[in-house]
Formats: sequence, C-alpha cells, structure tokens
Amino acid sequence: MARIVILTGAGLSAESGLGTFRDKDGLWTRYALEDVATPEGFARDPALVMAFYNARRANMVAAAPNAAHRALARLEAARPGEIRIITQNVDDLHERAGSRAVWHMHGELARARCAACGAVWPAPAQMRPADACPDCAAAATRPDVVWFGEYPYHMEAIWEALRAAELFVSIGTSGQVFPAAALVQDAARAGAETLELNLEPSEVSRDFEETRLGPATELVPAWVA
Ligand SMILES: CC(C)NC(=O)[C@H](Cc1c[nH]c2ccccc12)NC(=O)[C@H](CCCC/N=C(/NCCC(=O)O)S[C@H]1O[C@H](COP(=O)(O)OP(=O)(O)OC[C@H]2O[C@@H](n3cnc4c(N)ncnc43)[C@H](O)[C@@H]2O)[C@@H](O)[C@H]1O)NC(=O)OCc1ccccc1
Repeated sequence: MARIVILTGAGLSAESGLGTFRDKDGLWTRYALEDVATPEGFARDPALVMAFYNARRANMVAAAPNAAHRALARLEAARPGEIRIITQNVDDLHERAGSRAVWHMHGELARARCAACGAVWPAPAQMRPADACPDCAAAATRPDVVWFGEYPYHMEAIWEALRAAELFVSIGTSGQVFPAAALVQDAARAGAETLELNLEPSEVSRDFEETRLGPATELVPAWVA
C-alpha cells in the first residue's frame, strides 16, 4: 500500500495550457456547469456536451506534461509502490509524463463509455452520441467522465489508500468539489501528515498542516527533490 497519496486538480495542468475551471477565464466562466457536466444537461443537448468534450480532448492532445507532472513521475520511479496519485483531472498528462499509479476519480477524456451496457473504449477525436457501442451496438455513447450527481470512480480503493497513507499531498485544486475536497479530512483522521501545494489558498487550506503557495512547476519539483 502506498505511503504517499497525492491528490491533483486542474491547477496541475494549468501550465500545460489546459484551462482550469474556476480561475478568471476558467471553463465555468464560458460554459454552464449544469449544461455540460451533468446527466440532465447531456439528456437535454447531447451535441452541445459532445462539442464541449471534443474541444477539451483536442486541447489535451495538443498539450504536453509540465515540470510538475514530470517531477511526480520521477518520484514514483524512485520509490516504486510507495506513491499513489488520485486525480480529478480527465486529461492524460500524468500518464504521458510516465506516472503509472494513477486513479482518475472523475474519469478520462481519452475514453468513451456506453450508457446502455457500460462498455468503455478509446475515444475517437470527434465523439458523437450516435456512435455505436462496440459491444452492444447501442447508440448511447457518452464521454467516460463523472458528471455532477454521479458517483466518482475508485472511491472504495481511495478510502482504503487513505487509511494506510503516512503523507497526503494536494496539488492544484480549489477544494470546492466533493468528495475530492473531503479527502484531506479522511487522510488526517487516519493519522497522515497533510501538505497543500497551490497557487493560492483553497476552500480547504484550514484542513492542512502546511500550505505552500506558488505555481506547481516550481513547488512540485522543489518538494520532490
Ligand atoms: C460544485 C460542488 C459544490 N458540487 C459537488 O461537489 C457535487 C455535489 C456534492 C456532493 N457532496 C457534496 C457536499 C457538499 C456540497 C456539494 C456536494 N459533487 C458531485 O456531484 C460528485 C461528482 C463530482 C465530479 C464532477 N466532475 C468533474 N469533472 C469531470 C467532468 C469534467 O471535467 O468536465 S469535477 C471537475 O471540477 C473540479 C474542478 O476543481 P479543481 O480541479 O480544483 O479546479 P479549479 O479550477 O476549481 O481550481 C484550480 C485550483 O488550482 C490553482 N491553480 C491554478 N493555476 C495553478 C498553478 N499554475 N499551479 C498551482 N495551482 C494552480 C487555483 O488557485 C485553484 O485553487 C474537478 O474536480 C474537476 O474534475 N459526486 C458525488 O458527490 O456523488 C455522491 C457521493 C457523495 C459522497 C461520497 C461519494 C459519492
């Protein structure tokens, strides 16, 4: 079981050019969360939701891991089996930097899912609702992401990892989305040390023993070194 559990958010990928959600020009200033990141929004206008995720997938493909992603991959390589990354990010920059022990608790842009049978497969660049499922042939394709009101992935494994953690580190997240924002409390309750690395104080900074402020590409390599 991993001694060090690391939670990451949109702030980790910000310096790779992938917009965050809540910063001044963030995604939620340009799209209504209710329209593009809820099952109800998808039912109302699947084409709008697909356009939103197809655009983010294209941005992801054009982006590259930054020094913070690479530092975390180095840490995992230096300490095999000791590091577990839990990310709220749906991009694949952790894996492209070389990290392997990664749980995407809110899903992945790189995957499509069948809303009828649950099958998942690599997402085409331009996903369409009518795309047929390779398993059941249903035309019920959706992005394999966790929308608001849906149950996040890996929750049981995440809580188990937090029970065994000696150190919990949070990087680039505003602490406004649950249950991700409550994981620091779960870690602290289990006796782990808690460290926050973020550009600015978050909604849950008070739950951390230590908070270091600054850009991830500076704070993370310095912490790993
Ligand atoms: C809005 C909020 C109030 N609503 C919720 O939290 C809801 C409802 C809710 C549940 N429990 C609650 C309790 C209280 C209140 C509300 C709730 N939660 C849910 O619906 C969740 C499902 C939520 C998942 C939604 N899907 C996403 N993403 C996938 C899609 C997509 O990506 O489109 S959420 C999405 O938004 C969140 C964005 O947050 P951040 O990543 O933190 O990004 P943000 O822009 O906010 O902040 C960026 C931070 O980085 C910093 N930064 C910026 N640049 C840098 C930089 N360069 N370096 C360092 N830091 C930097 C900034 O300072 C800032 O602090 C991420 O989680 C991201 O994945 N499901 C659920 O609860 O199921 C039941 C349950 C309950 C308990 C236990 C188990 C199950």
